[in-house]
Amino acid sequence: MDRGGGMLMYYRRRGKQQTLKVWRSICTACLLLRDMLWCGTVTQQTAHKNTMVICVLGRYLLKSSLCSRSWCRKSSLYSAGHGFQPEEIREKLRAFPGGAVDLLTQGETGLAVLTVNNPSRMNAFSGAMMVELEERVSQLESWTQGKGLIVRGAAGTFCSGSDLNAVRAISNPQDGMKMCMFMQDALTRLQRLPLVSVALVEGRALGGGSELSTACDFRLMTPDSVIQFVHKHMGLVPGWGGAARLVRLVGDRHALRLLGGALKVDPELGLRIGLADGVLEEGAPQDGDEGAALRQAEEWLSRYTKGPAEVIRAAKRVVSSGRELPLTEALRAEKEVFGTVWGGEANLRALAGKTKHK
Ligand SMILES: CC[C@H](C(=O)O)C(=O)SCCNC(=O)CCNC(=O)[C@H](O)C(C)(C)COP(=O)(O)OP(=O)(O)OC[C@H]1O[C@@H](n2cnc3c(N)ncnc32)[C@H](O)[C@@H]1OP(=O)(O)O
Repeated sequence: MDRGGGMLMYYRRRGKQQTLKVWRSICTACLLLRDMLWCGTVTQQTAHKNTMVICVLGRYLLKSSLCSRSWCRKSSLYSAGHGFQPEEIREKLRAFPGGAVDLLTQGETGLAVLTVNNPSRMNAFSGAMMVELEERVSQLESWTQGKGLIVRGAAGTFCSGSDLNAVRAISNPQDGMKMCMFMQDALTRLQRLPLVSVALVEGRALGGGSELSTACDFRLMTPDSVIQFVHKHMGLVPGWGGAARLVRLVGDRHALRLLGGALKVDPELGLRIGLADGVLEEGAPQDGDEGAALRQAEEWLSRYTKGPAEVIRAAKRVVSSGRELPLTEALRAEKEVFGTVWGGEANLRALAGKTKHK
């Protein structure tokens, strides 16, 4: 990667402040050297040699800072330059109360269940629930023993998008953009969690609810469920990152059909286009047992999260970087993650035993 490319990548990922700090110290050192040359305290040759040292040192500082931090650390998509003031947006959203986003973490299994809980509104997201969603994502970012996450809706239905009462109140462009950036940021951080995530889609996943489902690694659907990007009927397009993720999930043509046609995706269509990864057995939930579908989802997810947390989390990290980064950067991110498990407890334990992969 050339110096310019390295700097650009560094700037993009690590934020203006840090980049400027490193550049400032490099410039200060060069100016100091220039003054020493002018007043004759150093020879031209020494000054030239030291300038090279400063540049090499500065490049090393940038590179080592870049390589020593995980690329997907909780960096926001947006900054103040984009008009993204998180605290101001949270205050505005909290003005629209109702419902909750509940989180249950199970220490012994390493699985967590996040429930969109606003059943009287078909689990529509009130403003306050958007803030709670971000808070739950922050909690999950700090849950170092986590391996898997199930995202579901209460009362047998997934989520019907934004609460239309709130949407009507923030329908001006400025507030709409702020809600858009807030939810894009929260759902991108959810997708990047080092947890294997599943959206358990029961009932309806509409609008923002369909977008929420795309922020999970997998989608399991109950037999009668529907995922529908209804945005066209609202005179909209996705705004929570759902379009960008949908193209990566099903390809541009299927994505265009789902958005342009506001098609109802049932489990059969979902499996066919790759939006759904599994259909729960007929009869879930049995006898009104709301937990049946959740138990099936937990059983399904446990197949992919059995094993040491550090290894499962590393697997999600290398897939995330492969999914999002250009090849060279993905390989470098993979190297970073590989370094965290190579010679680790699980690796050494496996080497000590006679592991046979029958
Ligand atoms: C970027 C995302 C985008 C945005 O933010 O702009 C959006 O997500 S916009 C919202 C997109 N979602 C919708 O348009 C869904 C609207 N709701 C429905 O289509 C239906 O309610 C349905 C199909 C989900 C369920 O229909 P059903 O007949 O089974 O039930 P009801 O319609 O009687 O609903 C029960 C109760 O829930 C209220 N409800 C449902 N969805 C919402 C919502 N999104 N916001 C607010 N309230 C909602 C509905 O009004 C009923 O309440 P009630 O007081 O009994 O009228």
